[in-house]
Amino acid sequence: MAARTKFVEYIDKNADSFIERLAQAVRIQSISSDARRRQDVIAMGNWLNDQLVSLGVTTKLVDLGTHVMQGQTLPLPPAILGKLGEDKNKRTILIYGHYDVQPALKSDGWNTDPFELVVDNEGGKLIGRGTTDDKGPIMGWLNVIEAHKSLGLDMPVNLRFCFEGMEENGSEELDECVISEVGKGKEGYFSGVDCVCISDNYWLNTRTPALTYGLRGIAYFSINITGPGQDLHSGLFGRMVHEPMTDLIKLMSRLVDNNGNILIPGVDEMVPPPTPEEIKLYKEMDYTTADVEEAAGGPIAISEDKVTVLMARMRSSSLSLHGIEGAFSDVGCKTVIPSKVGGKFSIRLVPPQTPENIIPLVKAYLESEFAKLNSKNKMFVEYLHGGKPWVADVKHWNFEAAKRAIEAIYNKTPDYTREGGSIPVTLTFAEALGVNVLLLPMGRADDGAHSTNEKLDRSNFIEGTKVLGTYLYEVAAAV
Ligand SMILES: NCC(=O)N[C@@H](Cc1c[nH]cn1)C(=O)O
Ligand SMILES: [Zn+2]
Ligand SMILES: [Zn+2]
Repeated sequence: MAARTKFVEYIDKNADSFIERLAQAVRIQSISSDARRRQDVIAMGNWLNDQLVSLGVTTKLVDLGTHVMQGQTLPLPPAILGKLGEDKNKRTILIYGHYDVQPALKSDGWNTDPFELVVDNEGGKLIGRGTTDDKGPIMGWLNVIEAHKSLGLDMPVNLRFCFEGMEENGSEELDECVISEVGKGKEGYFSGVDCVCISDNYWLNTRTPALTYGLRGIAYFSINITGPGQDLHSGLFGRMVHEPMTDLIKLMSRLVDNNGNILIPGVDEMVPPPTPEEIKLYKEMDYTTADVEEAAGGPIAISEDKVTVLMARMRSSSLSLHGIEGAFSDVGCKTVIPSKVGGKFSIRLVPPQTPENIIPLVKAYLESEFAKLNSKNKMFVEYLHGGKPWVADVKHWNFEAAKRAIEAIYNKTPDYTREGGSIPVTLTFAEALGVNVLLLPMGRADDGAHSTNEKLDRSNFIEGTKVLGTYLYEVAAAV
């Protein structure tokens, strides 16, 4: 029996133990954006490192130093670099993933504890924070290595790994780590890498596997408003003083309109209009507005026209309001005037936008809008983190190999998509290594990444693992 057939059989036979390993990963609350959870992120890094070592991967934990977050100096979680195989006659593939997750509280609206994997047998869903973003796909790679080790099969390619624990919070210091490792040449972990594969996004719908050749960048901001020396009683101070929250709401309402148009002069204008060929691509995609409404969980698509909806995600920038730090948000009715509020928003970027050319536009606009309020409060616009957009060439053996792997496992031709989310290190890999980067998503559009009740379908975990392994065989055979 051919090695790849044995591999596929092993994945089916061992599905339950793979799900158990995913449950262990979900249990570690590796939330990178919460200072109180930093030790858990580090524990998750150590757990992942132990798994890799036990599967025969040579690893190195790179200390990325410290950073200041939420008023504290914190250790950054380590980057895990790994190596498996040194055969000069084989191609070398670099795999990237992130072991941190977004915050999750049961009270956000989860039906179950977000950090206890629940296997919903009826629907075949694996529910828990990180199942689809990005612990499930990382476990997929572990499953592939385990299968080869247990079956005594030779890997068809050499593997290199780069796993980080800060992706959901700006990937701090990772670019520097990658660039320095590349600078080590033959001595470095990335020596001889022929292409990169990242599994950290989603199919466009719930039916068709996808290959992804673009990501939006991001620029994340906080508008901080201060004035009172402490929180105030609204009965004693209401109408007597300028209130930070009132100023903030005015400013936040002037960033974007209800149809998603960005109101900051120069931002939307930077993006060139679509060409007729590009519009044709969107028209031909297997997509309807029902898909976005199914994934969003409500009949709220911004347009009935599928091309408009697809372009909004794949080739337009967008501005989203995320939350207000310092605002009263608990149950009940507290009659408080908060003394200090921070309005969080981010802008997803498409070429030629970058954080560098967007930040000055945002700051100048907010300063001029704040001046119009004639408020005696103080405003400070803080840029928190960001990353540049990325677009790849799909006419490359890396994409061809992934297409054949999907056809072999799913018996379907993949959609070619540009993703609306961001993975800051992607462009750095492409530029620093000078190789093709491919995004090979495992999960579906309705997985609820970053949301409540995040899930990965059992079939996507198991068939997705088969796709990852089969892709390696196809890469080895690609011309
Ligand atoms: N799966 C990729 C992903 O979710 N990336 C995040 C990255 C990010 C940037 N700032 C906060 N998170 C995304 O939101 O796109
Ligand atoms: Zn992710
Ligand atoms: Zn994410």
